[in-house]
Amino acid sequence: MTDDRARVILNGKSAQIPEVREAIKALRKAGANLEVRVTWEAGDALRFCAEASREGVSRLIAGGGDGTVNELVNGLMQLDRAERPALGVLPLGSANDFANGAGIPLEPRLALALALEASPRWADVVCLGGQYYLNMASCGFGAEVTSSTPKAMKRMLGGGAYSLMGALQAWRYQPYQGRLSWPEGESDAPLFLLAIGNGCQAGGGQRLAPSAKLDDGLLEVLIVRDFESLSGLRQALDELAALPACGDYVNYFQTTRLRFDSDAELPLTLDGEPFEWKHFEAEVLPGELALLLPAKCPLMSLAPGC
Ligand SMILES: Nc1ncnc2c1ncn2[C@@H]1O[C@H](COP(=O)(O)OP(=O)(O)OP(=O)(O)O)[C@@H](O)[C@H]1O
Ligand SMILES: [Mg+2]
Repeated sequence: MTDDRARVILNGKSAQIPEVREAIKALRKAGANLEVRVTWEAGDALRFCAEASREGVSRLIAGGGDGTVNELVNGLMQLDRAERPALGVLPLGSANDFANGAGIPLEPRLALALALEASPRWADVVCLGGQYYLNMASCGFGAEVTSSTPKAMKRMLGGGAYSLMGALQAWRYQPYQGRLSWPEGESDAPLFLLAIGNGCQAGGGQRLAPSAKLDDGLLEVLIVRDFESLSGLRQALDELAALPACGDYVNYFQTTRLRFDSDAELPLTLDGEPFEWKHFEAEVLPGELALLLPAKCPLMSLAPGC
């Protein structure tokens, strides 16, 4: 274990979980220099990043769901690159899509031990409409499911709630109109689903960008165009399984930036948090954050130490 100064930013919702208390107690007993700050409301985690950097914390651990990870990413991106502590994750949400995609253990003691021991590795961050995210932006079917699923239900059912809400919402789904453009192409067909991945999954386990890497300097884009008939739905599902670069309904490709323009607001979920934009540009910023990841993290193309 390193003697680096480490600090957990714990979402207040999860502050009294016995396993978290026990894990922190045990790791401190084993010699870890591990502090805790608890958030009361939105914005606290953002401020705690600046405080941690000022106070010489070198490992900052997001204790919460994807929304807490996202707040820390935004807080860290407000700091100069050299001033940013490395970021670890103690997954305590209901979906934990980033942690699950990255192979971070869900068991608190193992997740904390990993964040205390891992060698930091540089990862890309995405900037979209002035917001930063680490994992995925998604819109349409998957995004609505995530932002409208009641919190209590998410907690009760874990990832299962997303699929249930998804099935129900499919019946009253409206496609989105807008124009997408990227350096190599464009599309203005009605959208059923859009995912812009840095990580690989969103919406409680939906692997919308299965070949995404955090260190390749690229965005992974999945566009699913609206289908009007049952045979269209069948073909879209077949294409979703194969992810062609240029199918009738599905486009799956890598690029460095993607623009969206429309007359109507597009609801977009960034790392599990809901936003709406008529226009936005997503751009990948290579190697901005040092992450504390498992040695065999499936989202990294380079081995540790590279
Ligand atoms: N003490 C608190 N009580 C309630 N909400 C809080 C508290 N502190 C922060 N928040 C808010 O919690 C949200 C983030 O929740 P987070 O994503 O970590 O958990 P979750 O939504 O339950 O998990 P998941 O996104 O994985 O389903 C943010 O919007 C943040 O502002
Ligand atoms: Mg959340």
